[in-house]
Amino acid sequence: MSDSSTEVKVFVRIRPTAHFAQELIEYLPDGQSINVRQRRDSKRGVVNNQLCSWSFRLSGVLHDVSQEDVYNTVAHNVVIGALEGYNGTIMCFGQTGAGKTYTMTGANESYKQRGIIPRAIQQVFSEVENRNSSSFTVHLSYLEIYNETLVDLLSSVGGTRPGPAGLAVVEEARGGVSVKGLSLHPVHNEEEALNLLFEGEMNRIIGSHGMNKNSSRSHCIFTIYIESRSRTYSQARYITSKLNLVDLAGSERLGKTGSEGQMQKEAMSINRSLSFLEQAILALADRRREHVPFRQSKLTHALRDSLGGNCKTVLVANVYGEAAQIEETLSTLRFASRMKCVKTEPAVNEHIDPVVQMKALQREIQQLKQDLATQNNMPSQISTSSETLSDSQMADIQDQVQRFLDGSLEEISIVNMRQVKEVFKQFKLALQQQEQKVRDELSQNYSLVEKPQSSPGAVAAKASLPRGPMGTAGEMDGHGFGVGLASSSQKHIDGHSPSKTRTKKAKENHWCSHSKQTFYSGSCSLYYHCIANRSPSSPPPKGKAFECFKAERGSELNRILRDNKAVLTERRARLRELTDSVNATKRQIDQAATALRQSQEYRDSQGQFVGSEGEPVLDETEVALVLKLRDLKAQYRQDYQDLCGTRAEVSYCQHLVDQCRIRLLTEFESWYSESFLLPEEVQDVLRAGGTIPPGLVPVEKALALEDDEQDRFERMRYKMLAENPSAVSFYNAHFRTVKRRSSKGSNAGSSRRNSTAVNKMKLPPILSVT
Ligand SMILES: Nc1ncnc2c1ncn2[C@@H]1O[C@H](COP(=O)(O)OP(=O)(O)OP(=O)(O)O)[C@@H](O)[C@H]1O
Repeated sequence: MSDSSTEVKVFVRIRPTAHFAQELIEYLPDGQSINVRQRRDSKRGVVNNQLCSWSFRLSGVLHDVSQEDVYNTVAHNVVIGALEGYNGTIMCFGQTGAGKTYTMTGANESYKQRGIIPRAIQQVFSEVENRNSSSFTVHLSYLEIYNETLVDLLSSVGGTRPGPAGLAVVEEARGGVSVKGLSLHPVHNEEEALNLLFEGEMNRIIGSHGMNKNSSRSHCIFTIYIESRSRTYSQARYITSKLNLVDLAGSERLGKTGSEGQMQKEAMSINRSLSFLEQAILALADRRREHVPFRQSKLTHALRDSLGGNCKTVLVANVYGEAAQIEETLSTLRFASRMKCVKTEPAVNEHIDPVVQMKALQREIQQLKQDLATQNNMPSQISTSSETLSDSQMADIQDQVQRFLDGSLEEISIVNMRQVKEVFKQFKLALQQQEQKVRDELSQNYSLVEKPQSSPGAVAAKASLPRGPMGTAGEMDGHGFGVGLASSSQKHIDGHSPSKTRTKKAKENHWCSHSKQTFYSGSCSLYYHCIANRSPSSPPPKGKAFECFKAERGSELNRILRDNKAVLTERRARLRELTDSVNATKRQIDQAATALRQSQEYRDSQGQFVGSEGEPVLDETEVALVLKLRDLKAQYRQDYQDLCGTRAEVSYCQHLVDQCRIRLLTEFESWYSESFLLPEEVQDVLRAGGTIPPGLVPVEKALALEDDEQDRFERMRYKMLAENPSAVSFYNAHFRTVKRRSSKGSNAGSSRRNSTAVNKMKLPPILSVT
């Protein structure tokens, strides 16, 4: 082992329980030590009250600790390391039901209780955003090892399918390992990454047994791959890293869990692979052992570089602190303390991209040639140095450009052609960063809008709002105006919004009233007129449906929106005119004041100018200037007043436009749900131009329609936005996954799931109305 080797960090986390075995488990005040007592021979049923005691010293004991504190203690630094080029592995180990999945993934429906993986994703993207000097690319994969078979949990995403040979762990030339055939998905922001995580979670195999009703039946490795290249210096150098987040299946005693049949086979396979893991750890911890049996199982093989390679590795040993689980607790702690003796050699994964390097050299040659050619034509004060700029020179130029851009520097000092080039490069970079910032801000503001799929492998973010002709939801251009100019003909919309009608009528059990039938029939015929050749059983794309809605049902509201936008545009133009006029008047005032001052100074230097009676007088030019100044100031005051008034009008109009736009979208959503997400039988009747006989829609369905997915999502969004804006990506991704899941319906029971398996993601009880 070299000097750079470091011990694996090991933390123990205790699952909270009302029956904590205080007499058997003791934490010491150092926060790192834990003592465990066990009755001798209790295992063999011999009555013997003598206690044996064991003491374990680990990197930390996490008892009664929040998910956030666990993350900060266990994972924060590993993630920072990954962004700096160090591979990292965090894995959870322990008996079944001890809280490994809770620690690693957390509760998918609660932002506060999210686990290490979603928090790591959030940290990665927030760091990426803050590190402007480098550009990052992030990819993800999600591997499951089930009964010694490797499974790609993201193979359902973006049409990726494993090849006929399936997946296989392969050793790389540089000493690491990778999984051949495993799909890698590029992700550009937190929400895309969370979408993939939740998608993979849905595909995991879990089962229910006596100790955990959502027990993972497999080992799972979620990997974040990070590549970063410096924006400032040579792009040929780049660093990569891999962050493995491992949720191991739990060891179980069959007698305790009561697993039978398929679950029993799974449990035996899990126990076997964990025992191979223990053997590998034993060998790694023993410095005299030369051979480490990594290839005995898929798990140890896949984790080879996490256990014995150049990785920063952290283990969380999850234990269940009840007296009945004391033996399992002891065996988990023994594993943990052996793991603590394992050493790894973390090192930055630095690479040189030969193609980029060659291009850089070619550019340099070209540059030198140009410098030589222009040398003779350069003015004497600008020299053409052929020397490469040093890092500090480049940093200096970067600093000057920044200060020039923010206005604190008037001129950039340049002495040679290389610096000229570098200055242009820095300007280009600043422009790109600015563009990126604007793009990011836009995507944040409009995160509900469906985005085009950015790459074939990326997970598709499904539309949840309609798109305008330019691909935005409604009219998101920010040039709106107000709802305050509605005509009286619009009032029926106010009084009878579809959602109000729906709620009231459903409650009264008169959901299929005559007026409603007419409305639905009209809407559907319009829709089929507008969108030909679609399968009538599937809802239309929201973008097209939105166009239809604006043309018919929402036409009045849309007209008001348009009219008010026109008013806003006109007010804005007026505001611009007034601003120009006020500025122009101000300039004239300044000029006249200067002229007057100069004239007075000149007169003072020539002596006092007096009238016939000896009183001081002004000459004609000065009088004209004074009068001009007075008029200009009066005009300035008038225009400035107008300007303030118009500015207030613009902001009021903008407010009204925003309201109107929201109203249009809300009403569209209600109309869309009622028109196209109704039960199939109702749509059939409407499509045929018929009416709905009373009683066709069961009351429960009608009532359930009151509170559809969208309503719940909106409520959840508002609640969480008020509570914590940084939770938006998490809930968006969660909601999309739940939606996908419910729309897949029976697909949820994929062939990979065995009869006992249920899905790890707990879904709210959504009534499928599609
Ligand atoms: N620290 C904790 N705080 C609150 N609840 C917890 C905690 N740890 C575990 N739980 C709860 O205990 C139950 C079992 O946890 P979990 O599924 O994470 O166990 P596991 O170790 O992954 O089990 P298995 O190996 O069978 O998959 C879950 O309902 C989980 O929410």
